Amino acid sequence: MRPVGILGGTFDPVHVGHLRAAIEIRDALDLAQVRLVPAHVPPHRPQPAASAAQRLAMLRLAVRGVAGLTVDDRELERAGPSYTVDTLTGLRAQLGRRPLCLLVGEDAFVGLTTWHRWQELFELAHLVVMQRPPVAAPIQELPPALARAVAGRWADSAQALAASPAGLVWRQALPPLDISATRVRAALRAGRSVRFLVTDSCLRYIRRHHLYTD
Ligand SMILES: Nc1ncnc2c1ncn2[C@@H]1O[C@H](COP(=O)(O)OP(=O)(O)OP(=O)(O)O)[C@@H](O)[C@H]1O
Ligand SMILES: O=C(O)c1ccc[n+]([C@@H]2O[C@H](COP(=O)([O-])O)[C@@H](O)[C@H]2O)c1
Repeated sequence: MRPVGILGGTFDPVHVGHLRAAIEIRDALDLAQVRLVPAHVPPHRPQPAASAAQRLAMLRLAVRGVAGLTVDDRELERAGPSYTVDTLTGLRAQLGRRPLCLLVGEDAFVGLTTWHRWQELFELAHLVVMQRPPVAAPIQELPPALARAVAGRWADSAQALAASPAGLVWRQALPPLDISATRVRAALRAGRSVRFLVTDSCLRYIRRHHLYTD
């Protein structure tokens, strides 16, 4: 069964780094779809500048007409911190034994042991670790608890992810795009152009709602 990919984020705002990463991984892993999941209350960072409804609206505009990319708003339905373990538990209940791939940036992966009930994530999904610029050397040393958790889980090939529902780890190189939402917000605040860093549809939304200007 073709796996479903999950790309969680704050998406404040969604930018082409997110969109290209989702498309590259959709194609590299032959995913049935990639669901972009905006966090309602991101667990590990200050509250976003845009509201959850605005971040969701921008995501919907950004994926419109893009094959295989969808927006999943389940975290916006939950109060309290948006823990990934809860999101994956809900998805698993819906998708049965279909393989699930949780896409995480390499920076996030290294900090995985700080996530809520992090060891359960491996029971619920495969982890796909995405390279993110500035491209560092492949992770040599993981925190010991994470190294123990992933030992024996590295997949031999991308195809292996389609053969089981969860439990493997795969490292996916991406053509690097050095774009972050922080950079997009900073450019908007400074009155600089963000054209081609975000979709034109998102840019129109940002302007109409006067986002990221103060
Ligand atoms: N340019 C990019 N290339 C690859 N992955 C990315 C890129 N930008 C973000 N990601 C990944 O997408 C996920 C969601 O990212 P997030 O919404 O936090 O965006 P961000 O650009 O990192 O935001 P901020 O600058 O506000 O921290 C994370 O796993 C992150 O590593
Ligand atoms: O579940 C957790 O404890 C947890 C801790 C940190 C981050 N996450 C998720 O990781 C994704 C990326 O987070 P962020 O803060 O980089 O946008 C997003 O979906 C978060 O909900 C999840």
